[in-house]
Amino acid sequence: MIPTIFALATAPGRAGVAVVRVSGPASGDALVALTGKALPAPRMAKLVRLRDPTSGEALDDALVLRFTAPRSFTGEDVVELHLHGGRAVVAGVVEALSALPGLRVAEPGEFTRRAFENGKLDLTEAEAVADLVDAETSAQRRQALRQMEGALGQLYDGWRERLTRSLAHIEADIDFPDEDLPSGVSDAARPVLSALATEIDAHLDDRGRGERLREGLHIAIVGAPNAGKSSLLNALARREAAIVSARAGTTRDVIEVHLDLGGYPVVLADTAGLREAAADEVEEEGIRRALDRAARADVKVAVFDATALPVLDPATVALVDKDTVVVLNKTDLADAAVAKVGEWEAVAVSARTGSGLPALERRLTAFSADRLAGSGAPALTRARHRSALEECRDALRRALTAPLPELMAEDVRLASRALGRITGRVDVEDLLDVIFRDFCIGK
Ligand SMILES: Nc1nc2c(ncn2[C@@H]2O[C@H](COP(=O)(O)OP(=O)(O)OP(=O)(O)O)[C@@H](O)[C@H]2O)c(=O)[nH]1
Ligand SMILES: [K+]
Ligand SMILES: [Mg+2]
Repeated sequence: MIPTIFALATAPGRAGVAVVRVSGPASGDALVALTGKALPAPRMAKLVRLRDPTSGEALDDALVLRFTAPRSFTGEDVVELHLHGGRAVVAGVVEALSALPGLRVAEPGEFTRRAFENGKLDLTEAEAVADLVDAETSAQRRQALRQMEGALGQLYDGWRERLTRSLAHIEADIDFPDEDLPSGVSDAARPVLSALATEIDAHLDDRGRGERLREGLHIAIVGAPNAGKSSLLNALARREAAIVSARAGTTRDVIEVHLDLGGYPVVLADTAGLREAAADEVEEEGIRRALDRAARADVKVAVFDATALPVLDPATVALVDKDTVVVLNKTDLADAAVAKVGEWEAVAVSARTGSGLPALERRLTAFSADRLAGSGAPALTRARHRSALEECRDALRRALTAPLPELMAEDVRLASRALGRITGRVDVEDLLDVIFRDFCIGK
């Protein structure tokens, strides 16, 4: 017998409403045990008193809702208890449910896993449920919703269907070699396979847009000590996240803040000031981390001190490239009529007065849009998908140069299998633990 699972589906802690979700064959019995009444009609909310079945003690007046298999999120019988969101209410209901036969607390992601196992969602849609719950900005929400609606799964399943048709042609060639089939049916498969390999390449060649949109664009602030990097981070974050002081070499660790720039998620990092003569080994390590972060960032903000012009810090100059926004800070102290740093157009700002910051935010938003905005096509959102697609594409390229139809067929089968693993159509048992482990309990 499949165990019936339950968990608090809303965030823990005090709240107006808390929802406890129950899924599995015993969920209807559990509701009867808690209410002492006959089951309400499916999909009709009903206000009822819940009592502890053992002690008879009143627990809450709750709104209950019942879904019958297979028409529910998990595809099983589901009961939702909409409780008053007090800790004691939730604890009382959870305790009463735990005492019922056949019920146990759900593991992280177990509701969504059951939905996948019952064919309610493919794997990309299940992953999108987790992304939607984690979405912090509107662009992230849009991407997760599209994927949850099946846009990505449909793309991959469509590719897989094309492979299945090609495979049928190639197999006909193998099975009936002497028949008078139009010369080399497997030759007809070649253009299809080649077009698909090209499409997959184009889908892969997206500078990691979908993955970046899930994680946030990494922007690193770099510059000489005291250029005002931490002051700038605080001004952009609108809180005192990093320590600011007149002492050169204040920042050592990389300090991260999460920003929402025009709907795009950004992880902005403040770093240690770059200089040759570090005061001690701690600062030296800070500089090493700063350079490392700069190397891995999608975008750099190179901060120069307007009061130091025309001298430019060489270590910062060395980091400027096409993915860098050059910023001239402390323009409240200097005559910054020229927003130029050497040859570069700079954004003139004052972290102290806030002048120029809206312009800097606009520049960074434009960078984010360029990196993260989609063309409308569904984006690849996970490393797991990327490696399966690469495997598929490589198998297709091998198929195209295979000397025998038998070998060609084998590679097409491998390519199809790689695609099937993304949506969960083929042997993914080994993947499920990894995928659903990232979910929180109650999802
Ligand atoms: N007048 C003025 N002072 C600023 C401005 N930005 C920063 N400062 C001052 O410059 C000093 C250094 O600022 P920080 O933000 O600590 O500089 P930093 O680049 O983070 O320095 P390190 O962490 O040591 O590398 C502090 O005294 C700030 O108050 C600005 O726009 N105008
Ligand atoms: K400082
Ligand atoms: Mg600092």
